[in-house]
Amino acid sequence: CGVGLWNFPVSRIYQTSPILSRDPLFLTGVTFPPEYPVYEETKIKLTVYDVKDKSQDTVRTSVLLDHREPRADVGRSFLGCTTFRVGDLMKSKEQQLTLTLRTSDGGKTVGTIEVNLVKMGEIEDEEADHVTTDAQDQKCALVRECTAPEGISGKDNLPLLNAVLKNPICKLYRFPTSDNKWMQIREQMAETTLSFHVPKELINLHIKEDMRRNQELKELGELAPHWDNMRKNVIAHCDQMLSLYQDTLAELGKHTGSSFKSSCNKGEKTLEFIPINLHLQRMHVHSPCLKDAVYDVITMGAPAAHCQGFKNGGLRKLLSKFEAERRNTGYQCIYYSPENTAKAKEVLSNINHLQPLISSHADLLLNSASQRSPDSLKNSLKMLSEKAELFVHAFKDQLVRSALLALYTARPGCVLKKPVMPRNSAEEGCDSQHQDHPSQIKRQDSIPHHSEYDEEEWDRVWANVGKSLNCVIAMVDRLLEKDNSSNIKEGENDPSPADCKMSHAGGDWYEKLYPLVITLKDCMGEVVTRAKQSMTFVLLQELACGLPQCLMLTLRRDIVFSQALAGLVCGFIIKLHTGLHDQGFLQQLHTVGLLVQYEGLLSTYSEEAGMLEDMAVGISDLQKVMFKIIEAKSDDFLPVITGRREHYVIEVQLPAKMFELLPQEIKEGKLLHMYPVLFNVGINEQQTLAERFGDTTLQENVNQENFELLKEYYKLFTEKMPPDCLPHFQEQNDLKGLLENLHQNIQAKKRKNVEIMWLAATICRKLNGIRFTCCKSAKDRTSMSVTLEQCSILRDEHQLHKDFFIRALDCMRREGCRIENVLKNVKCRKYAFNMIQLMAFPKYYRPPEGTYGKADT
Ligand SMILES: O=P(O)(O)O[C@H]1[C@H](O)[C@@H](O)[C@H](O)[C@H](O)[C@@H]1OP(=O)(O)O
Repeated sequence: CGVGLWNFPVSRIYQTSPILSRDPLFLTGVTFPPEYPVYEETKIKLTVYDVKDKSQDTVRTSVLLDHREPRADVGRSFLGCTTFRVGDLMKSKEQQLTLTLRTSDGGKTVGTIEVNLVKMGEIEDEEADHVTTDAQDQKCALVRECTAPEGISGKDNLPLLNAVLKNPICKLYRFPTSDNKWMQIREQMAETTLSFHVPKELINLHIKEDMRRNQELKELGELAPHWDNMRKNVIAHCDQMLSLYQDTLAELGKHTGSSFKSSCNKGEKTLEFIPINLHLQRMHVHSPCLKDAVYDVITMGAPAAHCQGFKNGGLRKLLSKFEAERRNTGYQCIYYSPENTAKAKEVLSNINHLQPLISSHADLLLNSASQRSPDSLKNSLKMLSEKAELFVHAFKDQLVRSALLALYTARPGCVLKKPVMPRNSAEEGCDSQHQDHPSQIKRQDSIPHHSEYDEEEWDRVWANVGKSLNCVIAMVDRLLEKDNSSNIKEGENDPSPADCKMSHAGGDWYEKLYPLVITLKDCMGEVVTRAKQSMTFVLLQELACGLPQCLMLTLRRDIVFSQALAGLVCGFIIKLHTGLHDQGFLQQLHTVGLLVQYEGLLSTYSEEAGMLEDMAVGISDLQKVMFKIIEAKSDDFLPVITGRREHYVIEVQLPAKMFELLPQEIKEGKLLHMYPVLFNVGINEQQTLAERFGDTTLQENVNQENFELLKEYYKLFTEKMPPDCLPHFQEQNDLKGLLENLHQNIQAKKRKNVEIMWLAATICRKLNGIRFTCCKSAKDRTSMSVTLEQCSILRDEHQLHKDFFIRALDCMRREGCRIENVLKNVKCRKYAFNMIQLMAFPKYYRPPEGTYGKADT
């Protein structure tokens, strides 16, 4: 049943308190828009209907009464009506009227209706489009929906948050506290531009990375036919894959409008990098005796590759299966372990980063020399030496050595083209005569014939960089020394103009240094060519061993990671804003890093098991992401992503005023670490099947592994944070207890043990972490879970009256932001659950009557 109002504009009708009894109490609210002409003499007519299905606006026609109401009533089950004057309500005692509800002919009394006047200013000073009240014993759950809610960032109206968060929805509730006062709750939900921004940035980086790799494969030099065919095949596949990424990026570039991907678009190929239904879910609590508090949860569909399907499982299974298969294809190509492949990528990335850097420092050195500036010469040399040292160390790896030999054997007839040789070899040593007169000297031979392969040759080539750097250093020292002593001489006796001329001409710094710098560059070039080719050869093996699965797996991993990263970046930015004035939090951020806790509600049965396998890898991959906070130089506050697969840095831009608030370490660009953990508990009927007839080990393993990660974070946290740093520090003992409790619950192997989720979430909040909740679509189960979490927090932390826990929960689920989320996704205000599914749900995860049903999702 429900209450219908007509004769004045009602944007929405809410029933907040269904009580299954013979004397039911219903609540609803209505707001008059400011421009609507309401005067004291305005008469309002209230008509009450029996509504069977509010969301579909269908009614129980069988009980239709014969009445003479206008057409608007046709098809509704009319119960009774009454009228009142606005002036009467305003002048009444306590601004409340109790009116008799009569049948349409004005005869029979069918019940009473109580009307309360609520001034909007009593709640908030904003425009609203409806109010819902629960008037039982004046204990109301009051809901207001804001058409133009206050910026989600609060009164500060922060520019960055406004750039990131879009289409906020806001609901206000008033719930009684255990001491019969009121608490006010502002529930907010917003989508984020990051849903598209992060994947686009990421795909762009993938394209650059893959283009470079494809180019390096082409530049691998001559290969024997077997390897050459292999390379051609790999390049063809890689080029194909590259165009796929390029097409996706182009498609995303065309996307305009909404900044979220709805659950209905899960299978949309062009949107596969975009997270599903990503939102910020915020609860702001204002209660009389306690401090205001804000609780954020990021809700999103489990990061998963829906377009690739789950027939063969998800990433967790696919990756280990692929690795096992790859090990057995050794007869076609050389097996390098995933660690070695990762190492090869790292070396390549170091080369690409360091070589131009050293080159530019070397040019600066020459520049300082030509200006004859001792200070700047010293500085340039310092920078050059530091980078060159890093460069030399980057190749100190057995993998380079072994890959060089492998590549050597893959050359046609094992003979190589002569590589570019340095003009001057550092082998010559640094004696001054040679430096002053660079000469053509004996050079390193090219990589020798097979039988002559000289394993130590690489060491020499590599050591030449160090030696040639030493020559540069020695020369700079000599020049500075000379300069110094001639200055002293000049000071002793005034030199004749002829002397000065002589000393300048004899000591032309630039000319002395130039050949040595060129030698250094040449030696570096030699190392780079060899190391690049050898590492590319390792990558060739990785790709060739598993074509095309290898590329498909990379794509799958990229897709899952992209979704996960979009969520993380959103969570990080929100967290940074809420914690910007909290010194403890900022210290934690740069000394320890942040915990990121994911609650998964996926079942370990059928397709969802595959989703969980994808999600587990995607979240674990986030461990390698680091954040850096930079000062925004323009109004474009969107984050910038740099790096390569497995090594991304997210640069979050803060407006100058906010940047100022940061500790020096963060301002100086310290990289901030993330510690993602995932705990999953399947709750629906599919999980029942998994428990009865299937397998729940995936969930058990994931929870156990992630518990270890959580423990490590906690250890780090207690080691690095001063005891009085966090507001919750006094709760350290509680935390220990909570961790122990979580451990026991994970071990307990209890069915649908939702306690795990509550404990993990509580630990996350106490550790200042970023909270996430995910199910397949983040629409139905996620909504049940976040509303339960919100009400549990109200009960445990804000003294929500215990009798109102369920009512508050039902109210939020019925009227709150999450039902709007469902509407946004599937254009229908119904959680997609049926009775059978709900019977399988843990008790507090079941939505109230009338809010669920079969909807086409
Ligand atoms: O938001 P979800 O809980 O992933 O939505 C599920 C719902 O839980 C389930 O009962 C229903 O049968 C659908 O599978 C929903 O998923 P959709 O992705 O179809 O919205």
